[in-house]
Parts: sequence; structure tokens; C-alpha cells
Amino acid sequence: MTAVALSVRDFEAAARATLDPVYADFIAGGARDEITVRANEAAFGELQLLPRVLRGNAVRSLDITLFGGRASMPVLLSPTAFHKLVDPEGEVATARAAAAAGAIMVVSMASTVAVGEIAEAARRACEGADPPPLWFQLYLQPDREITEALVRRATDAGCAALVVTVDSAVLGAGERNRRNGFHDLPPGLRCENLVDLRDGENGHVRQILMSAEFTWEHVDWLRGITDLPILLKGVLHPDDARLAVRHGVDGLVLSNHGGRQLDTVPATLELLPEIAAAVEGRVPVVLDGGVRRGTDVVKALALGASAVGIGRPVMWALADSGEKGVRRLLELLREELDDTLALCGASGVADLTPELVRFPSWGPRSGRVVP
Ligand SMILES: Cc1cc2nc3c(=O)[nH]c(=O)nc-3n(C[C@H](O)[C@H](O)[C@H](O)COP(=O)(O)O)c2cc1C
Ligand SMILES: CC(C)CC(=O)C(=O)O
Repeated sequence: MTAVALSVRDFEAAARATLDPVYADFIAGGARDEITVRANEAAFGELQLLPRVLRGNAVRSLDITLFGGRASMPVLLSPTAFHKLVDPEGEVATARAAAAAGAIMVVSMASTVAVGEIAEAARRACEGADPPPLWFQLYLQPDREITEALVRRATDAGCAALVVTVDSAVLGAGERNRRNGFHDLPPGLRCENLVDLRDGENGHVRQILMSAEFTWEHVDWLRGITDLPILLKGVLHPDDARLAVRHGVDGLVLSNHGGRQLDTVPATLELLPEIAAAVEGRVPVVLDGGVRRGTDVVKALALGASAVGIGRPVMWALADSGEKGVRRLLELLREELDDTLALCGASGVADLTPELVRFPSWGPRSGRVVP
């Protein structure tokens, strides 16, 4: 670490000082013109906070409970692939830092450490105390036996929920990766969750098949083979959010994949009021995309999210200074979040309601839904 990071964004500059630019591009990049990448962050800047005062909230809590599992902050680590690309310990370092912070980590199906080993590292980091929940992210696979095997691996590892990414009928067009010729993991690194599956390849990225063949019937099938809560990640249309609830899904991750799949879709924050209205509180909604500040977290929660996820910041912090970096990142967010709650007159996440935010230019004529 070159200097002590004072904000989430500091980690990117610090990481870039030493990271292979090809990997930095892989992390930073998005699909096509990266319009959605920029929109995600910009939307938080547009929304304003309108605080309450003299509320007497000297004692504050950032705790949340999701599917019966407790976490000490409403910020979870969104699934990101290939942590060993940027740190020799990879997901083990990330999991230790998340466990120490009491934050939920979503393990990517494309992790470079097996999910069981990640779970073990998290347990050990908590020294006997209950670690925060670990969730597992899954791309449905055309071969159902492969999907089943992955669900079994996640379940055996003690994962508390499955996050099924549904925005990837094809792999997003990351032009930076194409320009850099980055298609494979370097020698020695594998997608460890895919090792020794029926199709014989041993942990090659190629094994993760993106397919446009999936339908709601596959979600029903998944519902039938597991008792774990299922969240769909990447539902953007309110009609799909309603369908998801009808198909018995337990939660949504409102995500545009950090702008890495379909470019020019709206910022997730902008969609949040419509999605929250569509699900009518029947299932929790976790938002990710562009969250960089405690104020961003408060805005998303005020508009109806139960929690938020962070993707790139975790990769930058890990690349900069490993487990220590991710710990510091989560501490910074916790401090900012607590500070923002105090300044908004709130004592906890339950106090974060739509009255706390204002849309300066998002009037009815803009077509945006104002809560
Ligand atoms: C390097 C990188 C790898 C990612 N890998 C996955 C993945 O394996 N599965 C997935 O569902 N989403 C993946 N995502 C998307 C994140 O889960 C998340 O939706 C996104 O990064 C949130 O936006 P943010 O980076 O602005 O916080 C990845 C994102 C990045 C930047
Ligand atoms: C294709 C996956 C392996 C990673 C991913 O989802 C991403 O890089 O956005």
C-alpha cells in the first residue's frame, strides 16, 4: 500500500501502481462503451440526502438480518471472479477480511479457491464465534448435473444462500479484455469449484457455459433441488421482478453486473424505486453497482434496498494490500455509514426511508419513478 487509504476510491489508484494493467482493465472494465459503468456511480451523486435533526440517536446499529443470518453491516461483498489474479491468497484473504468485519461474502462460482476452503478460512477467522453468512453465486449450466454438483458443493461448504446470475445469456463484451487478449487465467490458477466435475476439464474458465436457453422453468427446477434461499442477480425489468416473486424466489440482487453485461441499461439506483414497488416488500432486494460511499449505502437503503453489494472496490483493496486492504475497505465503509446515519438522525437501517432522499432533476417529466 503506497499511502493509507482514506476512502474507497483510494484503493483503485493504489492498486494500479503495482497491478498488471491487463488485470486492472479486467477489473475496471465494462461492456462496450461502458456507459452503464459510469451511470451507476453518477446516479448516487445525483440523488440528494435530506437529513432529520435532533432525533437523539446517540446509539446506532448497522446490523441486518437476511434469511435468518446476521451481518454487522448492510454491505456485502458481491461475487467477483478470480481473486488469486490479484493476491496470492485470493478468496481466502477476502473471506477472512469479510468474516472479521461481520460482512456477508458472496463467493463467485469462478473463485480461484474452492468454496469449502473459503468457508473454512472464514470460520477460522472468527475463532469460535459464528461467522457471518457466506453465499454462493451460480451461473445455471445447460447440463443440470453440473448445476446440481455446484449446489451440492456450496451446500456442503455451509453456504446460506444461492445467488443465481441471470443477466449473462452470453458473456458481456468487455472490449478492454479483447484488446488486451485477456481470455484465460494464467498458468497455475483454476476455477476451483469446477475441478473434477463430470465434464472432465479441470477448472478451466471455458467450463462456465453462458447460455440463452434458460427459462423460468429452470428456476422452478432449481427451487425443487435445494432448500437454500435463492436470489436472482441481474433482474432489471419490474415485470421480471414480479415473475421472480411468483416463481418463489427468495430475494433479488438488483444488479447490472457493474455495467459488464448489457451496456446502456439504467443505473441500478435509478431502477430501485420501480423494483421495490414491484416486489412490494415480499422479498429483500440487494442493490449493487457503483456503491463507493457510506452515503451511497444510505441512499439505496432509503429507497428500499435491504443491503448493498460492492464489487470492484473489493478487488482493488485486495490487489493493493490483501486481507489487510479488504479489512480497511470495510472499516472505511462502516465508519462512513455510521457517520451518515448520525448526520441523518437515524439509529439504524429501519430509520432509512424515502423521505431522506430527494431527486433534484428526476421530476415526473423525466420518466423516473419518484417514491
Ligand atoms: C472483476 C469482476 C468480476 C466479477 N465476477 C462476477 C462473477 O463471477 N459473478 C457475478 O455474478 N458477477 C460478477 N461480477 C459483478 C459483481 O458481482 C457486481 O455485480 C458488480 O461488480 C457491482 O458493481 P461495482 O463493481 O460497481 O461495485 C464481477 C465484477 C467484477 C468487477
Ligand atoms: C465470466 C465470469 C467468470 C466473471 C464475471 O462475471 C465478470 O467478470 O463479470
